[in-house]
Amino acid sequence: MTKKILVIDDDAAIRMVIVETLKRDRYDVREAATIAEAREMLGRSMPDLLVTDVVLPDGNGLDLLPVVLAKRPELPVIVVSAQNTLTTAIRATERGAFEYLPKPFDLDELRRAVREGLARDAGGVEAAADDELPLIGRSPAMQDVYRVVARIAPTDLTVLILGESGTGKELVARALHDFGARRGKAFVAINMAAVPRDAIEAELFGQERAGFAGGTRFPGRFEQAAGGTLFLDEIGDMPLEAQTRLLRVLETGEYSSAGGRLRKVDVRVIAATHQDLPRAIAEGRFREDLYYRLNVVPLALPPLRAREGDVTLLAQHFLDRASDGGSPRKTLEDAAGKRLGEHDWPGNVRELENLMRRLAAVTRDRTITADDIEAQLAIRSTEGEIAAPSLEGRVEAWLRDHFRRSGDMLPPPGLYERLLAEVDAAVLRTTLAAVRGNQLRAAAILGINRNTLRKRLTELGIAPKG
Ligand SMILES: Nc1ncnc2c1ncn2[C@@H]1O[C@H](COP(=O)(O)OP(=O)(O)OP(=O)(O)O)[C@@H](O)[C@H]1O
Repeated sequence: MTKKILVIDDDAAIRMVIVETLKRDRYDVREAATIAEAREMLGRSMPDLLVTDVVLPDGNGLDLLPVVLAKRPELPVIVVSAQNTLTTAIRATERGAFEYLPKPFDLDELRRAVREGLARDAGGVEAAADDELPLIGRSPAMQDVYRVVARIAPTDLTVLILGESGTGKELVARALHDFGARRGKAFVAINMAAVPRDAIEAELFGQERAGFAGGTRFPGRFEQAAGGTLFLDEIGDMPLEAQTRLLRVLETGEYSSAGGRLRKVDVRVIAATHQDLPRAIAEGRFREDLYYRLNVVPLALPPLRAREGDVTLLAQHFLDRASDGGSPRKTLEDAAGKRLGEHDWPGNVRELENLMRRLAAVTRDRTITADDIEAQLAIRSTEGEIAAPSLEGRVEAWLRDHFRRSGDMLPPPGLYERLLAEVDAAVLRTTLAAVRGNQLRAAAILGINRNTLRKRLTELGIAPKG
């Protein structure tokens, strides 16, 4: 029997294209331009699938969803919208839409969605939507991200977020938590690159130390995240032994915590990295089986330079945020927006955020010009070394962050030794890599005796190459 489809869109041109495309696919297609018209048609007979726009002259298309789904809970609904925000994507999914297509969309994609919609039973998902947008950007590249986020937020699937540094991996992990069933529970983040390698297992799974008054117990991050989400940032930096333990936990769903108690894991794991994990696997630095466990849903964040039109949107967002403290709101002149669009943004959104914060602070006028931008970008490139903090500054920042992340608990004892070993290992590894494993040259560059170098390499468990 010919399937019936109702298309609701107030834009006659778009409606015609949709209707004609679907008619060609031999569906029985009806159309409506307003909610009132749609209601009347739905009152007469229910279609097998509904395609609706969001903004209609007499209301919000999404408001129709609960009404029609109350009548036919399994009715597949495809929402098409030019309001290309994460909130729209989430709202559409939340109200039971089967698919959300941001405008402009590809007609083949619509045809695919219609085919899939008619072939399945619809199932509603619940998620909270917030008016405060967690992610800024309306580029097609970000639309793909929103659609995946909207689809997987309500699930408990493990997600691997990939993307260059500063692309918003942590923000997306948070959005997955905030829009999912675990919102309201803990969101615990741990950065593998910011914890000394030999302290990672204790950080994750806890530790018990004998001592005064029966010892101290450090609950691990898994325990802290119970019922909620655990965000493992820079997973590519996780040492192999910790990887093995994490894999076992993910496989068995339990682990023995501090004090040897067996605990069930009720945690959604979201991991992220800017590293090329297949390459890390090839180099023996990352476990292939763990990769497949984590990579259940891969979510790739596009670099800022690939997000057409988003740079100015984000720039204005950061300017507005800078004026939240009461200082006057600044805006970008058109040429300034254009100049921002030409920059390559190797540091992605974080680089843009820092630049806008500086511009908000240093410019006098309310309008930021292309020259202002040029001047700040020039400072950045010529003062690269000045902009990058000294090693001492970096260590300090790292430590402050480390203490902050430990929260009320202090890091496990032995920090000084762990730190020095960490620095030592980094110095030796990078120097050796720079001279392709030639220990004689490495020792000469470092200004230490070759035997001392060998001994230290053995102590630190760094395999000599060649
Ligand atoms: N789409 C976005 N909208 C608004 N702010 C964003 C967006 N993406 C990133 N940001 C902001 O940019 C900064 C960097 O984001 P975040 O820390 O999530 O990046 P990351 O990919 O985790 O970086 P790294 O790999 O260096 O840890 C944060 O201040 C974040 O709030």
